[in-house]
Amino acid sequence: MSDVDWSALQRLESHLEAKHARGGSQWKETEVLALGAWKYSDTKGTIDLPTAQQISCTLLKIFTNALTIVTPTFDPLGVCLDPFAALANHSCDPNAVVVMDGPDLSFRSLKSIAKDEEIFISYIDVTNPLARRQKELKERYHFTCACLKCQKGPTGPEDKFLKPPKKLMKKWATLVDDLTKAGNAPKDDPANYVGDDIDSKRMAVLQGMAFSALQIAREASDPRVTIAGIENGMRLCYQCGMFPVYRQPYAQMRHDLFVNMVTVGNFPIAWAQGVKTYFLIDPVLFPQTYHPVRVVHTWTLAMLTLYIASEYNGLQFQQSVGSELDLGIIIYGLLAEVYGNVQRSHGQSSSFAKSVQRKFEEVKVDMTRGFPDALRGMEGRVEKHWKLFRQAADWMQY
Ligand SMILES: C[S@@+](CC[C@H](N)C(=O)[O-])C[C@H]1O[C@@H](n2cnc3c(N)ncnc32)[C@H](O)[C@@H]1O
Repeated sequence: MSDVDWSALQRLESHLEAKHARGGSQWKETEVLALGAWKYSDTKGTIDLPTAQQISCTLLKIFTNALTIVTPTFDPLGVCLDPFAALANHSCDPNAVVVMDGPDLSFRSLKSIAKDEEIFISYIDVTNPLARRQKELKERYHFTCACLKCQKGPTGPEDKFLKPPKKLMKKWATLVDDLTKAGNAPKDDPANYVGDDIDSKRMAVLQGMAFSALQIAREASDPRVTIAGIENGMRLCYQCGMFPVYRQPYAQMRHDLFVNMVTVGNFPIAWAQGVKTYFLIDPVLFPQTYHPVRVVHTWTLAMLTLYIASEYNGLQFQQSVGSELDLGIIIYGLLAEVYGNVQRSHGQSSSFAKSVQRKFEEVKVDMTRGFPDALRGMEGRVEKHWKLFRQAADWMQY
């Protein structure tokens, strides 16, 4: 490492004292890792306290400041430490997002940012309810977020239930009470806090059950087991009648289900779930049409639709979904949307923007082969067809 990089690393925040004072499993893990790093360096003798502290401090600087390396479509690849990017503070309503493109890292704006205005990114999943965000930021980064969104309290869509907690159906209230009495409810966790009254506490238990269902499902190595676990969690969120489709962990479960359904080759179900996310979830969780996550989701749905139409028995799919639904118009409409937003989401010269442009051109060439007028009035046809396409968002019950 160069001297410049080393001194940049030394200036980064580690929260060493706070982590040490808190102790617990996080600190234990740091100590074990520090010892491991020292052993790996093949230094002779036994480790002394100042050396152990120095290694722990360096490791904690990495944990606090590293970014996840992702593909342009946000698939995780590893971690990196960029002392410049590490200067960005967090907001739950960020004005920028980090996008990576091979070795290039860029900050893309989500809002207009005035000269000298601070640039904020998000360190965590900001689509989670307030209490969960606050707990995660406190535990990992040692601060209490005071962004505008947090200051407003639990008033945003992330904290909305379909009904006030006291309107929870009797049978669900009884189920929660029975589980709690028998000691089988998830243990009290501030991340699930909803309120202090008995009804809110019941909702906190239900929310905890949903989050742990997702976590357990994710730990399975067989995608079929993961799917079964996610579906159980989704049924809980749906049947209790309290979770809007965009409330976490319900929305995340649907996205995980989409990915796992693609993995096992169940494309029709993946498609129907992807359509639900496209129409009912992403516009709420990512209001900017050019939000990179929303653009990537739309791109993935476009690619799945294209695959279904061209490779995967498109005719049979078409018959099963109703012959009025025109997959060609849907592919064109989704790709046009991605194409219109990708300059802002990823940057005109990014490899992702180039892939989008290439694919859109390819699709247009395919559509006009033998039918030179096939694209005439396409924008209007897409607009008309979208009402029919929107109905597919209601196919899946949960
Ligand atoms: C990646 S560093 C960001 C740069 C850091 N502020 C600095 O000057 O080195 C992460 C740390 O910055 C602080 N931080 C980030 N966002 C914050 C915020 N919104 N409010 C308070 N502290 C914040 C926390 O101490 C966090 O662990």
